[in-house]
Amino acid sequence: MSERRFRFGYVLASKKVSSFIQDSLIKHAQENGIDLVQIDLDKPLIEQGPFDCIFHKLYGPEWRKQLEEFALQNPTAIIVDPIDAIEKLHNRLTMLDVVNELKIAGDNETIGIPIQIFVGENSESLLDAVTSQGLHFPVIAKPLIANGSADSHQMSLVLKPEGLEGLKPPIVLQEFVNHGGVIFKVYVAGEHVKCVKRRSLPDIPEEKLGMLEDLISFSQISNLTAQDQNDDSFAELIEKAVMPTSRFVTDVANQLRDALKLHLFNFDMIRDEKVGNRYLVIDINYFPGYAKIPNYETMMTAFFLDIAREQLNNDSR
Ligand SMILES: O=P(O)(O)O[C@@H]1[C@@H](OP(=O)(O)O)[C@H](OP(=O)(O)O)[C@H](O)[C@H](OP(=O)(O)O)[C@H]1OP(=O)(O)O
Ligand SMILES: Nc1ncnc2c1ncn2[C@@H]1O[C@H](COP(=O)(O)OP(=O)(O)O)[C@@H](O)[C@H]1O
Ligand SMILES: [Mg+2]
Ligand SMILES: [Mg+2]
Repeated sequence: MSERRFRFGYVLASKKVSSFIQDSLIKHAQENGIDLVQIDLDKPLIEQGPFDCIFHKLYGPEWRKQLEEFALQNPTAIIVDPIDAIEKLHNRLTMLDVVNELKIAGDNETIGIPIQIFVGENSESLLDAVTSQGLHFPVIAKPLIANGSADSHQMSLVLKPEGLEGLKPPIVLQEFVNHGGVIFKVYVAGEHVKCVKRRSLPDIPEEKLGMLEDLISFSQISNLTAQDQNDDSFAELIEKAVMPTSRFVTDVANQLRDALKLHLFNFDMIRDEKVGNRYLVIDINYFPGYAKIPNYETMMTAFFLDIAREQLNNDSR
């Protein structure tokens, strides 16, 4: 690219700054002409420019106002990503709507979502809601709101009708699908896509259902410590799991990126044990933990360079 350097501002929670803005990323980006600059939330954003791009994972009316004002005054700056598009992922019911619109070519794999229903605070009979929608036990109860809080990751596995009594709506009730205990996490940064395998909930064989509790609570199972992930039996399970083809993964990622109008996200995908090549998207996360990907610096810098190229085109208009 040209001699021009690019200034990319970022706003992230401090935990995310520590995990994502590593020296190796700053250096790699810098060597490629991109300076990563932390935006100071104690000062007005418009006084801290110029920025060619701003990327962020922060919510709330004050930040929205600052960003809108900045965008008005700097129409060529690229905002990764628009707050409205990000906020669509904050509701677990609507987050998966776009998956049903995907048109995956090829005849091997198919994509969809598990059967799910919404249960509001005033819903009368949970059991009626479950049976009328064709849901079968076990089901997973997920908090409706997925806003990054600890509560929003608090899930319950409901194994029997009696377990429904322990739930706290508003929630989404989703069919639990046996998937071999391994989840595929697909990280997307613009056109750059990386699929990894992670530990998930184990299968629940039908004959074991009667022996289990009514309700089991859990949180962030795929995010266990490295030590847990290294447990021998899980390591073997993960190693043996066959990855979906990269053509399929890329196709789903590209279509989701267009439909969601987002550059930075990941999605969790499971393979239905009963149907072999049927994949189900169960979760989509904005600006996930990219630093967990080996060599994430290379992937992210390649993405930054794509944005820089877009910015160069803006310059020449
Ligand atoms: O912190 P990390 O690296 O585990 O990343 C979290 C993600 O983990 P993943 O990359 O999918 O393994 C995590 O993904 P999951 O929901 O666990 O699938 C979320 O994206 C989480 O953000 P938030 O709490 O929903 O706002 C992400 O947390 P934040 O870093 O944004 O707080
Ligand atoms: N429909 C489902 N069938 C089977 N397992 C599921 C299903 N939905 C979620 N899980 C398991 O629960 C975990 C957490 O659910 P997820 O929707 O990804 O919430 P979070 O946003 O907290 O990551 C997943 O990583 C997966 O292991
Ligand atoms: Mg998840
Ligand atoms: Mg999530």
